[in-house]
Amino acid sequence: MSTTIVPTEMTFFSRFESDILSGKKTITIRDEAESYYVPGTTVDVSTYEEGRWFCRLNILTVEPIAFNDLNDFHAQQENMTLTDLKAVIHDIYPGIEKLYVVNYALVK
Ligand SMILES: CC(=O)Nc1ccn([C@@H]2O[C@H](CO)[C@@H](O)[C@H]2O)c(=O)n1
Repeated sequence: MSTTIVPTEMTFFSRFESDILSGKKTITIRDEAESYYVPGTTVDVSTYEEGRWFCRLNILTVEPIAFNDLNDFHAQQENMTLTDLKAVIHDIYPGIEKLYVVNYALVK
């Protein structure tokens, strides 16, 4: 028998809070450790720095993506340029090639 653990919380760096709340940022890109979000479930979202809750997100899809396959469409959904997105991801997940695109919608 096995038990599936569904994550119910997610953190973001606080600098992304306003883009998430305004709907300008509709995806996040995470590593394997954070690839277990389940489409159709809802997570409580807090800032990474202060742990301050700021919204709930409905998880829409979770799809694998290779770092080298990141494109302008991903960048657009992150509300940044592809160059900036790659730099940000490289900073957070240095050397990680296997990533996951988590697509979400703000819960009103
Ligand atoms: C705080 C924490 O635990 N982890 C992360 C990981 C990623 N991100 C953001 O997702 C996008 C792609 O990685 C970019 O916009 C990142 O800055 C984030 O805000 N927080």
